[in-house]
Amino acid sequence: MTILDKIIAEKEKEVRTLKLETNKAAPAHQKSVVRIADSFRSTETMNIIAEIKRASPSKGSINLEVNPAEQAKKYEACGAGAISVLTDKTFFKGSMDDVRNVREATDLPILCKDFFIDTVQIDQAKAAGASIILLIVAALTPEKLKELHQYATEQGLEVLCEVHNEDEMKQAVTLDAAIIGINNRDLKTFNVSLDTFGRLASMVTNPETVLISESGIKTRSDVLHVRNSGAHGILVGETLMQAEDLTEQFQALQIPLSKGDAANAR
Ligand SMILES: O=P(O)(O)OC[C@@H](O)[C@@H](O)c1c[nH]c2ccccc12
Repeated sequence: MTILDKIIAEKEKEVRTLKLETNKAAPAHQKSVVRIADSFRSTETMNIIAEIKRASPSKGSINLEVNPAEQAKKYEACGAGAISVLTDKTFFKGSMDDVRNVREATDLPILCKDFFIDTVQIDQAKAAGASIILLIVAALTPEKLKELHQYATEQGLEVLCEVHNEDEMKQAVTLDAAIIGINNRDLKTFNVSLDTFGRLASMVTNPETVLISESGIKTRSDVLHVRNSGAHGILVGETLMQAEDLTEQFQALQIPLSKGDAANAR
């Protein structure tokens, strides 16, 4: 049984409980938030989705003391384009309350980062104030992926469709996903390779698709590497959660987006 299988088994239990609890979904939040499918295509510097991540199965504790609202405000001040909030409790020590608290603290787009397998979780994320949800292709059947993608879109949410190999990328392309996240970390083995990004990004032909490189990004040269393979944005957790000087760390990662400026970027 891989870690992903374990997480999904746990989610199935959570969803059963959620369905009993959520007779009425809490009122959806009313803030109107920019859509990253648009905003990430109009910036001159690398878009950073900065993640609130207390712990992970691969790293253990990362930053257990974090105050999500304060961290989100710092990320915003540093120029983050969106905030990612890991809400899984069992494996990542997050919660939906983290999304609520971050929503109060900022008007930036919020990605609710969880293992979505049912529409009830999407209702919950929306009610908490998320504007983007994550759909991990490896965790869903093609039918479920399609159903949840359609449901989230109808709810006015954006979807970050996450892939890690060629088969999954084919599914994301078939779905015509507006935002595709290429996870450099294999969720089954935890191995990280930034080359995953370029290999899979080359399969995307629609110039409108926003491409996000996820996981394992630590340095400016990592960002240059994925930028040169077509990344519009990067999703960064650990490096930002553990930065001694957050402003400096952000500056290192915020390189110009056009390749023409590559020389200046170095
Ligand atoms: O902390 P990192 O290596 O910067 O990674 C962030 C993010 O990409 C990672 O948390 C992530 C990407 N996809 C996921 C799916 C589930 C849980 C976590 C993730």
